[in-house]
This record gives sequence, structure tokens and C-alpha cells, in this order.
Amino acid sequence: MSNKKPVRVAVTGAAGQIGYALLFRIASGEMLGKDQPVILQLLEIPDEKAQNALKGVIMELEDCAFPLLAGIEAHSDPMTAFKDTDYALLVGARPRGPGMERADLLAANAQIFTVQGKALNAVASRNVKVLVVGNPANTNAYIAMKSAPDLPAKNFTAMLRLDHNRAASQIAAKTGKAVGSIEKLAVWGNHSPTMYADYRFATIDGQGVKALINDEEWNRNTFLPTVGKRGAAIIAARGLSSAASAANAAIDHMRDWALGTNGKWVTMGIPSDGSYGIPKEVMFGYPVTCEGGEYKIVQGLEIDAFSQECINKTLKELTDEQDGVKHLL
Ligand SMILES: NC(=O)c1ccc[n+]([C@@H]2O[C@H](COP(=O)([O-])OP(=O)(O)OC[C@H]3O[C@@H](n4cnc5c(N)ncnc54)[C@H](O)[C@@H]3O)[C@@H](O)[C@H]2O)c1
Ligand SMILES: O=C(O)C[C@H](O)C(=O)O
Repeated sequence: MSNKKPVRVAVTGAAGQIGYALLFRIASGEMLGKDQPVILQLLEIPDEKAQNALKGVIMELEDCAFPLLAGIEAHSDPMTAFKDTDYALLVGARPRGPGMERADLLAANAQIFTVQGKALNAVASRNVKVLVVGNPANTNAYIAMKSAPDLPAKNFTAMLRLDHNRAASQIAAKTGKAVGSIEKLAVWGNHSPTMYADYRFATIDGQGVKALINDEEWNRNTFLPTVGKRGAAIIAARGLSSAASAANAAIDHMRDWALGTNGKWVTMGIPSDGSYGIPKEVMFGYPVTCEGGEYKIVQGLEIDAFSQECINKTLKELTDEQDGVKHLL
């Protein structure tokens, strides 16, 4: 038994496929630590089928008898689901099906994040840490942030960690080295095929990854498209969008933000502070380190011409998406 006070963790879309891969790991302490009790505040749409499915998930959570699970609540209204919440994982949104582009999702999902941003603004803990997973994640996080003017903008983040983990895995396969030995990897920009996974600074056991791979053709024509289109490849293969790997990335993102990275670089989508010439508030993937519950952008990295081109492209996509939702804000 832990004598720490329980923290409140809200998860939306709790009866969906990511929810099913996520909740059990949060309850077992993989996200916030094996000594941190949690109260789960679960939100689903006010629809009989979804609420019933949520009941089933809750029965299974109960049946795990997790020692750290100090309470479970089922909600159909964000105003109650987000009450006093310390962490909010905004997963609930429509996923992409085969053949759909991310832009198709913007119209379908944007409204969800104005409503939820306003609810967080009204009732969440003033220190709430928000992770948006529902796609298009960066722009949804931007909408939620803009809809919550009384909360610090820096508390709103978008998930780029899946791209980061995918990039690490491709590099491990290419070099034949252990994935856990890769450090200083960065993913810039949007969680979309335009993201720029950048291993120019990465090291494996102190050796430079760029020199180790020494294959710019592979970087441009294999690595970047493979990482960028991995979500679509999974949809084509499974008929459903990634869920276990997305849940895993959400756990990684929140754990590192809350508990720190010990100086290691990770990627988070965060509101820009102007670093690297990205306009302020654009929800942009950056390499960061985390300490004491705060993230800090890795500064001073040289951006060469190819990298700048890639960054400009993903930035343009994000500013276009932002323009497309102006009327909602
Ligand atoms: N950022 C990433 O890296 C990443 C990776 C994978 C998936 N995703 C996205 O995550 C989202 C969820 O994916 P999934 O596979 O779990 O989908 P899913 O359809 O299995 O589950 C989504 C759940 O959200 C619920 N929901 C919808 N609107 C809601 C609302 N307003 N409030 C509360 N709940 C709501 C639905 O009822 C459903 O149960 C999708 O948008 C998907 O594209 C993001
Ligand atoms: O690609 C998708 O639509 C799902 C998700 O964002 C992913 O990257 O797997």
C-alpha cells in the first residue's frame, strides 16, 4: 500500500480501442509510478451502447484488483468527468478508416475539443496536464488550449511520441542495435506524414547514428516515408488504426512529463514559445527534456537546409489546419 494521496486521471473515449489498451496500464502504475494511487474519471459519449461498453471496461478494471486503483467513475459529460482532474488524456474522437486522410478528421473531431477545452477550463485542477491523442492531435490540442484561456497554455500537449518510438524502432532495425540504446532523437512538427524525424544528433552508445547509417538516400526515401506513413500502413493491415502502440506512447508521454527523463530527449507536441522560428502557440513537435513536472525544449540545434525544408512543410500544414478551425475559437 502506498500512502501517497491519489491523483485524478481523466480519460476520454474510455470504451474505445486505445482506451482498452491504456486504462489497465494507468491503473497498474505504469504511467505515474508504482507508488501513486489513481482515481480514473472515464468519459464516453451519452449513447447507450458506448455507456454499456464503458460499464464492461469498468467491470474488468475492478476484476484486476489493482492495488493503486483508488476509484473509478463513469461519465457522459465532460463537466463532471474533468472535475479537479490532475491529468487528462483526450483520446475520444473518430479514428481514420482505410483510405481516409487526416484532414477528413478535422471537421469531424474539432468540435469535441472546443467543448472539452471549455470544460477543462471550468472544472479541472489549475495544474492539469493535458495530452491530446485524438486526431488530428496537434490541432485538436491547439483548439482545447485556445478554449481554456484560464489554464496555462503550456499544460496542453499533443502526442508525437508514437512517431518518436516508430523512428527509434526503424533506426534500431537499420543499425542492428538495441532500441533502448538510442538517445537524442527528435521529431519535429505535426503528427502526420509531414512530421520530420531527425536522427542527425542521435547517438547509440555514444556513437553518432548519422555516421553509423551513412545513407542519406535511405533517410529521405525509406526512413522518413516509413515513419510518416506507419499509421496508414497499420490501418491497411489491421483494418483498424493503431491502438496498443498509441496507448503505449501515451503512457510514455505522460510518465516522462510527470516523472522526468533524467536528461534524455523525448518528443512532445507543445505550444511553441518561438523556438526554432516556429510562431508562438503553434502546437509543434519538439525535442524536449522533462524535470520536476515541466518540459524544456532542447535548444541550440543546428538546422541545415534539408531539415529547414522539412520543418517548413510540416509547419505550413499545421498553420493551414489552424486557419481551418479559426471559426471555432
Ligand atoms: N496521436 C496519435 O499518435 C494517435 C495514434 C492512434 C490513434 N489516434 C487517434 O485516437 C483516437 C481514438 O482512437 P481509437 O482507435 O481508440 O478509436 P475508437 O473509435 O476505438 O474509440 C474512440 C472512442 O471515443 C469515444 N468518443 C467519441 N467522441 C467522444 C467524445 N466527445 N467524448 C468522449 N468520448 C468520445 C467513442 O464513443 C469511442 O468509444 C482517434 O482519433 C485516432 O485517430 C491518435
Ligand atoms: O494514422 C492514423 O490515423 C492513426 C494514428 O494517428 C497513427 O499514427 O497510427
